[in-house]
Amino acid sequence: MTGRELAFQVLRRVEEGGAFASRALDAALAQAGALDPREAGLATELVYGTLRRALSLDAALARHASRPLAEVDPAARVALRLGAYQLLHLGTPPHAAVSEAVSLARSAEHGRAAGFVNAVLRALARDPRPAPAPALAEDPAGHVALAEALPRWLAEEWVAWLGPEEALLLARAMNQPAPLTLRAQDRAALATRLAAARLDVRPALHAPEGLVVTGASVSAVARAAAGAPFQVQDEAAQLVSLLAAGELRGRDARVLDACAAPGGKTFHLAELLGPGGEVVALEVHPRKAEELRKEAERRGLGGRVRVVCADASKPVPGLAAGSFDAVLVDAPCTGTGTLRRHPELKLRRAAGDPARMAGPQRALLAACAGYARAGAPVTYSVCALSRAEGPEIAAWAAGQGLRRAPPPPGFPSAVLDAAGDLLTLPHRHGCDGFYGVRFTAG
Ligand SMILES: C[S@@+](CC[C@H](N)C(=O)[O-])C[C@H]1O[C@@H](n2cnc3c(N)ncnc32)[C@H](O)[C@@H]1O
Repeated sequence: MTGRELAFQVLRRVEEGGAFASRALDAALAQAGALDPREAGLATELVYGTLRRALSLDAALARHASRPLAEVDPAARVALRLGAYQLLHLGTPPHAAVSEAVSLARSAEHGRAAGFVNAVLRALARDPRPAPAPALAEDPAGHVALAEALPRWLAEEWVAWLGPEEALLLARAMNQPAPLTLRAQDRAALATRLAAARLDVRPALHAPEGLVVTGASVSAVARAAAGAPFQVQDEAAQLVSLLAAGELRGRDARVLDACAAPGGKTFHLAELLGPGGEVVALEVHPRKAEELRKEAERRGLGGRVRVVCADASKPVPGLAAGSFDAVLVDAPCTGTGTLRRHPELKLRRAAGDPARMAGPQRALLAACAGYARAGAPVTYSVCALSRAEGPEIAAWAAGQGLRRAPPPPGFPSAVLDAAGDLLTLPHRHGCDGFYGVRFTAG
């Protein structure tokens, strides 16, 4: 199998089957077995690049298509985007880009669609220009949307929230590959092992347990680590656990992690606490809760992590009000802060989604704040960059009587916004986009 064929297969799973690109790509690469590393690299570039640029590729293709791309057979649409990405972004010779896209469409048994793919890509190859973007000063959201292939509604949201220049930098950074970031309790020891194996490793900029590895896969890191424990986790996610409970380091405290699976923050919190500490990890989905429990055992944290499968937005039997030293609500969200890792979200999320998520987010925060003892911190976080899921939730909670609390001592001020809340942005901080706000229980 070639890299192009593999990319086509993965992109079809994303487009037609609703798969996550990263998981579908990992699974396809594993299944392909001994694929030439160059072909595997090409497949990765094609999958991520095509999804990152899909909206502007569609705009460029639409100039040459006789019917709207939304009405085209999905396999043909994927073949068109793959061909257009190679023509406009990879400098692939036109003949190769067109003929390979056509044969991919044909392999999907869509003879008629292959003719359409051929005609549209040939026209694009004769005039290989992206659709022109309006000037930033005239139509800021239109410029950001078209120049960086962002949905118009999200470009409008970022422009209104952060201003045109910042929104453009953010959208641009979201089109760059995300680094491989690890968390290790003994960061220095892990860094030494990775460096000894000639991996390119450096400390994360803001998170004290974070390491950034360049040019290596997770399995290469695992081999080099030779048993030294680590977890793959973005730096911003590490900062959330520290915001929630940084001052409890080494203490035998109780922490509630209300939305816990797959468990990155649960395990971080458990490692932070002293040997007699406990993290109660709530997760509403039984399968995810079970996987979380098993992973806690595997990491040797079973004694410190108690997984409870329950809906955290409703009273949870057995959990007493005022019984935790810190509460974290890492709420389900639109995920728009993670577009570098999940570019398919550009195509899946819609304008009304942030407001739609805000209802359950408020319910979770309201229900869980009461589990904190008086004076203990209650932290709300999302890996989403929208006002509705971030600052507007904070304002609503303040209106409900929750008082904003300062971050724990030593927390890096570089990742705080003007209101003192956590706001990480990939172009400024190098990590995923997260928002977090900390309150004090009354
Ligand atoms: C953003 S993810 C949490 C990520 C996790 N904190 C981590 O660091 O790995 C949100 C999680 O909350 C779960 N969830 C959604 N609604 C919930 C609810 N009402 N009660 C408990 N868990 C919920 C989802 O299934 C999902 O696993």
